[in-house]
Amino acid sequence: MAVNEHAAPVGSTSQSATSSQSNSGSTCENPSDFARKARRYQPYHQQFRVNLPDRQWPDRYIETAPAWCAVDLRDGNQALIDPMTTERKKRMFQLLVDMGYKEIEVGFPAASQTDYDFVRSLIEEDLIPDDVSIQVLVQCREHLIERTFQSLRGAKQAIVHFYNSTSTLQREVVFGLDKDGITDIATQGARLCLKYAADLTPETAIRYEYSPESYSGTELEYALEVCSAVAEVIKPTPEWPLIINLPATVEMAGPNVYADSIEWMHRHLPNRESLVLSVHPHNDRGCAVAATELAVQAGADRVEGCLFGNGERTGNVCLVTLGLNLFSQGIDPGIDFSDIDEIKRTVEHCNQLPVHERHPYAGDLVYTAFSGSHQDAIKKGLEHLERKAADAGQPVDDTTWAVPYLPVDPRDLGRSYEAVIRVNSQSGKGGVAYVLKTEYGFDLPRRMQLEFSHVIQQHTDAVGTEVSAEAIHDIFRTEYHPDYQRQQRLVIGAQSASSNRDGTVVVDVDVTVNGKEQKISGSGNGPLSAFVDALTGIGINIDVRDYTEHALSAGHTAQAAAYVECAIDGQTVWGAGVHPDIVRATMRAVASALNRA
Ligand SMILES: CC(=O)SCCNC(=O)CCNC(=O)[C@H](O)C(C)(C)COP(=O)(O)OP(=O)(O)OC[C@H]1O[C@@H](n2cnc3c(N)ncnc32)[C@H](O)[C@@H]1OP(=O)(O)O
Ligand SMILES: CC(C)C(=O)C(=O)O
Repeated sequence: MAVNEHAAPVGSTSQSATSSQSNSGSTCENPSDFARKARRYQPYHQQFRVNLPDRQWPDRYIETAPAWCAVDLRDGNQALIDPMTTERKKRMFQLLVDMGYKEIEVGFPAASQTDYDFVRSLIEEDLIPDDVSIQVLVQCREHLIERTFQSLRGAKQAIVHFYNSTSTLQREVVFGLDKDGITDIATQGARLCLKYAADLTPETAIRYEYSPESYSGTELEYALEVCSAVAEVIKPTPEWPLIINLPATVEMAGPNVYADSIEWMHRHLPNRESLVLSVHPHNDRGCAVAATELAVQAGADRVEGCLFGNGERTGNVCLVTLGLNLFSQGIDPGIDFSDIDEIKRTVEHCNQLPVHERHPYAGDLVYTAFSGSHQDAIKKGLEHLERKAADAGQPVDDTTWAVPYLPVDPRDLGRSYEAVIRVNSQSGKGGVAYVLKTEYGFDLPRRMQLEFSHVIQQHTDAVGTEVSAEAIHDIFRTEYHPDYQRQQRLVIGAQSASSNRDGTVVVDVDVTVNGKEQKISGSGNGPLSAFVDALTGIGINIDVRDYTEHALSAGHTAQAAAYVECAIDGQTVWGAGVHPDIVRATMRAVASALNRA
């Protein structure tokens, strides 16, 4: 991608003259039809410019959460195929309240009877907590403003959000008005709000929000002019501030450009201490989260958005991603995301739209690693964390999170580690071992992990799909468990072991070798070497290279798992045995290895 710093002269914040030059990025002699179509689109910097060479936002960090306003019930709802029913609206409202949102845009009550009735039901059924302000949207038109105020009667407090479009394009094609004409609509709207509010106050505490809608397509000086004109009518004070909301109604430029514009407005708006600077980013270029975060660095106090980014076209900025981005930086978002799956289920029900499997923090697959090296690193990271917690004598949940590939602990959001590692043909030994350990308690020695992962790899290559934890366990059993193995070369029957005074262990074992029952005995410095000695007596030569054992489960039903690595007929193989008696588990592990050799 080439960058041209001098593509447009810098020095003004106003709209540039429309460039007549071609802006095709193609250098082909014969561009394709599609490439030629790019010429229909004008770069943003040739239309609007922000002159802010001393911008401060790149060097700032977000240290506290902004004020949030959830607009799911308005901007989200107006973009749905089937707008929410009252039941779905109430569920969404309750969810937003439960999560901790204190400002909730609940609709456009003058637009439809459904919206009007919903606002009335919230008020009449006393569903609005005292610390929550409902917000309602209205155009700057008298009959709509009048009806909007009627809908609010009886509310303790409310934010009336009035707007009109200010962009160069809408001034021309929708309103056919010049800047003064558009400013008149806005200031008239402000005056009408004050007029109709008089009927409700003092019972209802009204605050105002003004949006120069399509701000992202508006020259900055003009946006400043119209916002200032509205503020002059409303006359806000620090105790009764006016919310100035600067929407990227359509996201037309990169997030840095939006941040520049917000910092410019933040610095130029008069009586700034009496204003709450709000942003309302849409996601047309897929950068709404970045744009919002940079805008907050640039001076925005408040953010409007929707859960999981529902909203017009590509959606509003996602409040879940924003909140959890803060959380993952150690900042309390002021919103409770501790049951992310319940939040997701409720939102899916209300919007009748699915949340994508890869949606940040909430998608079904976002804490899952299929690929081997990721699984290996996650497994090691989780084990390291446990050791760190134990060394510090504190619970893992209080220990600073640092696990490769997992930006947050899924358990903090109510998820389990169950789905963290899933196995398919991209997986390695670490993942397979993790599943066997976490789901079934088998802690395979490292070299055995490698051997078993080859077995699983053959399976996944053959089936081509994911293999579940249950299937991994089944394969493990068929491969290693003497009772399930295909080949039963050695079957162990009754057995006894005793120790001599000198520490020598003697074993007597009933075995079936290749279908023939026999009694064998041997001695050694432990049950394993005694059993190997007994097998040598009937011509089965086994060289034990490695041995480990561990308890499989707690309590009196405890089982022991034993693993042996044996060289048999020039081949090195692992075997595993499980039994409440460790001696028997060990012998079964040897039989398992022999059956596999
Ligand atoms: C970016 C956003 O999301 S803005 C919010 C958008 N949301 C919605 O529109 C959902 C709710 N809206 C509606 O249900 C309807 O549009 C209503 C009920 C509000 C109005 O309905 P109608 O008056 O029948 O139609 P419509 O919306 O097409 O009105 C357009 C007229 O309003 C004018 N207008 C549009 N927006 C505004 C505004 N904010 N302030 C003043 N006038 C406006 C237009 O210029 C146009 O005027 P014209 O009729 O003289 O050409
Ligand atoms: C009404 C305004 C804030 C809006 O929804 C938008 O510009 O997207």
